[in-house]
Amino acid sequence: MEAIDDVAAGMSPVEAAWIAVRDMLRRSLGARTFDGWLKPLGLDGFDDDSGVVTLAAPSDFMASWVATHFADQLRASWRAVLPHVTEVRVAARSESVRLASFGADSPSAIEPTVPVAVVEAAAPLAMIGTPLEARYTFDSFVVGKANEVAYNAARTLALGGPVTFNPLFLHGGTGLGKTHLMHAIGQDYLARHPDARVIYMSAEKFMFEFVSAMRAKDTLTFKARLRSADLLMIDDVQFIAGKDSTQEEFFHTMNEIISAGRRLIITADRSPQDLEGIESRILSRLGWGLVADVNPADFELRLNIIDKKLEGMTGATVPADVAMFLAKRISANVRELEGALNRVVAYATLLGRTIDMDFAQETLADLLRANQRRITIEEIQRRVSDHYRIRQTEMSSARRAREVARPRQVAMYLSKQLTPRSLPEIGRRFGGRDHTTVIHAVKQIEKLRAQDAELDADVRLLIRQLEG
Ligand SMILES: Nc1ncnc2c1ncn2[C@@H]1O[C@H](COP(=O)(O)OP(=O)(O)OP(=O)(O)O)[C@@H](O)[C@H]1O
Repeated sequence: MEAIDDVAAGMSPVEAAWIAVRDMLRRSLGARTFDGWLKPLGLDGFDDDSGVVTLAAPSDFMASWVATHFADQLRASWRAVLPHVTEVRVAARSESVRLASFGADSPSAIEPTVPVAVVEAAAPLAMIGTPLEARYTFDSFVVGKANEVAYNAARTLALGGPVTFNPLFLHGGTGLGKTHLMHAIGQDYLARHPDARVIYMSAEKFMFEFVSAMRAKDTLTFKARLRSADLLMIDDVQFIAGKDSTQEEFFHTMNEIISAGRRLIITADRSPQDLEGIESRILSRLGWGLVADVNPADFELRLNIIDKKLEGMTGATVPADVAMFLAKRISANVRELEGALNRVVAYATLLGRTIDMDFAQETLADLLRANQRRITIEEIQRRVSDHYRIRQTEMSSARRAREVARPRQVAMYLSKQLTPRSLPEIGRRFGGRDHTTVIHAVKQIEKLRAQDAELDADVRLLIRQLEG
C-alpha cells in the first residue's frame, strides 16, 4: 500500500476506502497502467444515499478515457471495499481544484504519463475490449461443490482442444465468480495460444460500442473486430434484455463465431429459460452449448476462499475465529465476503489496530446487519412439520386435532418472532386464518413455553435450526 500511515490521520472511511481501492487497482492493473491512468484521479465526493462515488480527472479527455476503459474495474474495486457503492462517476475538474486535490502527488501526475498511443501498443492486440484482470486466474479460484461443473467446463475450454461444446453459458447470482472464471479462461487460453485474439467485454460495453459505431456510421469495423476473435467472452448478457437492435447484432455475432468454430463464452445472472426480454433465437442458440450454473458458496467454500484471499495479502493477520465468523455471517455472495475481508484488513492497517472479533464486528456492523438471514414462513412451516412429523399441508388445513393444531401454533409463533410479516399476512399463509387466530397462537405458545419444558426445548431447537 502507498504510505498509508502518513495519510491515515483524520481520514474519513471513504477516503480510507479510496486508498484501499487504489491499492487494489494498482495490483490488478499493474503499475504502468495504474500510474498512467488511475493515479492522477482524485476522490471528489461520495453520496451516502445514492451510493455514487465521484472521481475527478485532470482533463475531459482523461475522464472519458478512464470512464470508457476502466469502468468495470473501478466499480468492482469500490464495491469490494464499500459494498453499498452503486456507481462510480469520473468527471473532469478545473485546474485549481485539481492541484489542491492531488496535493501529495507530483504535478507531473496530473497529465497521463502514458500517452494514448503507448497504451494501445502496450495492450496486446488480442485484448481489445476490456483488459483481463491479472488476479482472476484459475490458481486464485477456489473450487467447491457450488462451482465445480462451471470450473471444469472453464478449464476444458481454456485448453483449446477440439470444440465439443459451444457456447459455454455460465449463470448464477451476482458476485459468485462468473467474471473471475471468464478472465481465468482468457488468460489461460492466451498463455497457451499467445497469438490468439481474445476479447472480453460486458454486454453493457457491447451495447455501448455498438451504438457508438452506429452513430459514427462505422458498424463494419465493430463487426469485423468482434467476429475476428478466437475467443469471445460477453459478461452479464441479461443487460441487453429488451434492447432489440443490440440483440440483433449480438445474434449475428454469436452465429459468426460459432459457425467459424471459434469459442464463445457468455454469462448471465440467470438460466436461459429465465432470461426475460431476450429473443428466443438467442436463447435457443445458448441451449446448443453447455449451460453450467455457479451456485452460492457453502460455508466450507467461503472459508477456503478467505484463506486463498489472505494468501495474496502480505502482512495481513486474520485469526481463525474471525475468518470463521466472516465465512459464517457474510453469506450473501463472494464479492461481499471479499469486500468484508478487504475492509477489515484495510481499516486495521489504516488505524494500526489488531484484527480480533470485536474489531471485525465493529468494522462490519452494516454488512452483518444486511447479511442476517431472512427466514421465510414457508421455511418455518417446513421445519416445524418435519420436527413434529406431520405433513406440511397440515399447516394450512382446517383440522383441529391436537397433533396438528399444536405444531401449527408453534409455526405461527415462530413466524411472528422470526419474520417481519404482519399478523394478517401470517394468518393468510396458514390457510387463510384470521389475525386473531395468530394472536391466540402466539399467546398460547408463550404461556406453554413457561410451563412445559419439553415444548420450550422444541421451540429453542427450531429457532437454532432456522437461524442457521
Ligand atoms: N470460487 C472463488 N474463488 C475465489 N474468488 C472468488 C470465487 N468466487 C468469487 N470470487 C471473487 O468474488 C468476486 C466477485 O466475483 P465475480 O465478479 O466473478 O462475480 P460475478 O459472478 O461475475 O458477479 P456479477 O454477475 O455481479 O458480475 C471477485 O473478486 C472474485 O475473485
